[in-house]
Amino acid sequence: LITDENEAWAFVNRVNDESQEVYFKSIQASWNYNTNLTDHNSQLSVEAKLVEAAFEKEVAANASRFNWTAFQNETLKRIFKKASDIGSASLPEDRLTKLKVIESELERLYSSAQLCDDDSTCNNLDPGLTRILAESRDYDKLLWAWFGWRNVSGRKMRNLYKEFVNISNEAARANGYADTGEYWRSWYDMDNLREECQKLYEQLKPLYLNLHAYVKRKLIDKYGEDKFPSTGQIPAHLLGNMWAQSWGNLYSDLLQPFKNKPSVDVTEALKEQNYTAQKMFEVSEEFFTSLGLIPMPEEFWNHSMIVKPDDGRDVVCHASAWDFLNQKDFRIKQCTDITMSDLITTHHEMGHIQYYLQYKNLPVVFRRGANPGFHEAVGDVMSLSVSTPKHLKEIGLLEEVVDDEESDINFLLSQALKKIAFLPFGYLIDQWRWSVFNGETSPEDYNKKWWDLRCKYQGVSPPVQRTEDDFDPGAKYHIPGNTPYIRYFVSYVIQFQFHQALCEAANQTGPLYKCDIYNSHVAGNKLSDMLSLGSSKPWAVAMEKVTGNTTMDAGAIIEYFQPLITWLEKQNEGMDIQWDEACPTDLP
Ligand SMILES: C[C@H](NC(=O)O)C(=O)O
Ligand SMILES: [Zn+2]
Repeated sequence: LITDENEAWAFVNRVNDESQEVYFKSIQASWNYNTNLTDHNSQLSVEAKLVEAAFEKEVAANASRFNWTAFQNETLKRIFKKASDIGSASLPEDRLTKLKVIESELERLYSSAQLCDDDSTCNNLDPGLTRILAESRDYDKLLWAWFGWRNVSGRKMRNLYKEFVNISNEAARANGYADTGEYWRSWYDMDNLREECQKLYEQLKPLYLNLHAYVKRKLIDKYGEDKFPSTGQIPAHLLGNMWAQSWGNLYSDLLQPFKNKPSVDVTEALKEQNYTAQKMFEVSEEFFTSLGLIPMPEEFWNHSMIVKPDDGRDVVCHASAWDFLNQKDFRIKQCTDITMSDLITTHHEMGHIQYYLQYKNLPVVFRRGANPGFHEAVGDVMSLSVSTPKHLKEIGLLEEVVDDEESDINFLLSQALKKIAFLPFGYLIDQWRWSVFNGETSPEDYNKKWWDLRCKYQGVSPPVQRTEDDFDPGAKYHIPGNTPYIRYFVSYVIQFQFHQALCEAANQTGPLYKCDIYNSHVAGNKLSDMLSLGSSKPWAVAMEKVTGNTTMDAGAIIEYFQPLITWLEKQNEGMDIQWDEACPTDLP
């Protein structure tokens, strides 16, 4: 085995340059497919992925000629370690082809699915069905959309997904992991990720239970007690979102605690001011550059897809940010709707692009988040400042800001409907998937396990009986899209740690929930010092760079919501805020 580290650096530098070409071609082909879901583009994308895999296989084989585990230089060793862990590229070509074709089919099934009503008006998920779930307050109309979406999406995926699981596990085992779940968890460099997440969830559960109880009471007022199961869960189609993962759409008419105060939902203002997707993106970029962070490059504006094409093409509308790994091309693909929710999503996706820009000169293997949760947190940290009434007023989206206790509770509740409501959902998706990958959940229990977790953790139940002819996990993008999910749970905790640290750096001395780091280059520099590390250091080092601590900690999110916790506890005094672990059995 070669022990000369200079020779190793020469190998690494050559491979790094070659890999940029190979990855660019593969990502370009994938972009072409995602923005035009045709057979032809699917085939080209699969072919390019096979070329990429062959390249990675060759690199790993060459890397194994070096005695890299014995290298002195930590960075060199880390590069070799990452270059050797090649995921599904380790599969024989026929199995890899099968896997990539299945992934391509699942993606297309989800993104092209549409639900037609009896007078043949057809709706995709975006924007049609999403708008119905957000805006309708008609129990039966909501049920039609919720049930219909699952029939045209998840229900069609069960066998494909079963096959996907098998081949994905073959790859994981070829790389020395027990199953795909263990491979995915390895990206966090911790042997206790599951336990850490469970601990965080337990710490945040009391706040979730109090929010759930408050929202359930308001929904019972609206829809009637008879619509709610005796087991205590909330029917899944009533929460303003196709997966009940974010409840903000119920705020203005159903949940705002103090009606006589200005609303904090600026969707109406965005429409009145004729906001366009372009304008939303420019407002988002301006927040980043106000911190001294990097503006979006020319190629970003020229090649992104920020509105759903109206030429009949099927596209993947689920928003995503793309790094073409050529240090030049960075894009967002998003079917932007003019809503507050999409203004937040725009910041979320632009946070990914900022991370890409900050680490674009690192070796390709280090162009990743410190861990996947970091990548999901960047944009959301910006949104924690942007969504404050003070900031929304500053950018002209709110007329007036009333600074009193009741208005603070209004604001904190609207934030909790996004950030707290999400936590059990963010936690349970990969509990389901890890149990599928490790064999605890067999195909005949796919749907049962999904709803057991939803009823237990989220306190949400299906409005109608579900069976194993259904495949409700497939109705959520990240399952057919094969995007791991625990990263969002991690992000929703650590983004408040980052927010707390950047607010301190920006000399924001008031309560955490009022902080706006706008225009603070000190905060911006602290953040970019971390972002520019990419995945070149263990994530604890990156965490310490921003917060001074090295662990995930729920203290910041609890500090942020403390006034609301006190208020909700008073609202729920003397009431039973629990629900049964099991789902209702007497469903229609
Ligand atoms: C929270 C997660 N965000 C994302 O995919 O960007 C979702 O939408 O389910
Ligand atoms: Zn994201």
